[in-house]
Amino acid sequence: MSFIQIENLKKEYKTGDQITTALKNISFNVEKGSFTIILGPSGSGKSTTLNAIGGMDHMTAGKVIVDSEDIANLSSTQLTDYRRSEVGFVFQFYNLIPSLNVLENIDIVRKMSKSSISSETILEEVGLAQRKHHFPSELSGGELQRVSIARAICKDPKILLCDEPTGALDTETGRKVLQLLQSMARLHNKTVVIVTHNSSIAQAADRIIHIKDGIVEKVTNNPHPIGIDKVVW
Ligand SMILES: Nc1ncnc2c1ncn2[C@@H]1O[C@H](COP(=O)(O)OP(=O)(O)OP(=O)(O)O)[C@@H](O)[C@H]1O
Repeated sequence: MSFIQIENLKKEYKTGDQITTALKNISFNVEKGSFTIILGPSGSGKSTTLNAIGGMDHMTAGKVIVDSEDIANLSSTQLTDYRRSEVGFVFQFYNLIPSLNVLENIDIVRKMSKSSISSETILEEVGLAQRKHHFPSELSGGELQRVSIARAICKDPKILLCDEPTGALDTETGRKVLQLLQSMARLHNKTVVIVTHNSSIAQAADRIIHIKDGIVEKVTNNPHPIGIDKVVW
């Protein structure tokens, strides 16, 4: 059984008397410890799908089964616990707290979780040990994204959900950030799911979910994914 199973997911947003159908019918699976990307044009439903896996939004219909449990059946306390301990989020804009330094930005999240990994260890992992006393305003875009990845993984989550994590970065910095995310799957057995517009990354993914107009257009499996360092942009 796959670690994440998305079954016939439907999502409608109601604004006044207007209904927007973001997801018409989405089904796909994600294997444990894999590196998966969700590709598709703007407005096709990628972020809505990622938010569904992250337990951030209620779906109109369908199932999100994670580790054999349909997260729609969780109580609100259990869902909070799921988001807090099982899922790490990385967004295009880093959402760091400007008045806290790097270490404090990570500590604030780590203390909410049950993880025993130290923030220092995590900072070593993302290559920012020398920057721990810097404030966000003193860091480059790539460094800021590495802090936000450190913040996501300090909880030792099973799943890492990344929404356009390189959207604000230049190609080479983006490549380093993707390399770090790929290593989370390859070396640490995290289940990594990335939403992106960048179809070049497909060569490095185990599975590519193509979404268009709220449906899964196709699912491609890649038996021999390459390292991000080998991807030709
Ligand atoms: N909170 C909301 N209220 C109303 N409509 C929404 C809401 N969030 C998303 N939508 C609509 O749902 C559809 C899918 O949005 P979603 O953000 O999932 O697409 P996306 O593929 O991630 O797009 P992009 O690549 O531009 O970020 C879009 O038509 C969007 O306008």
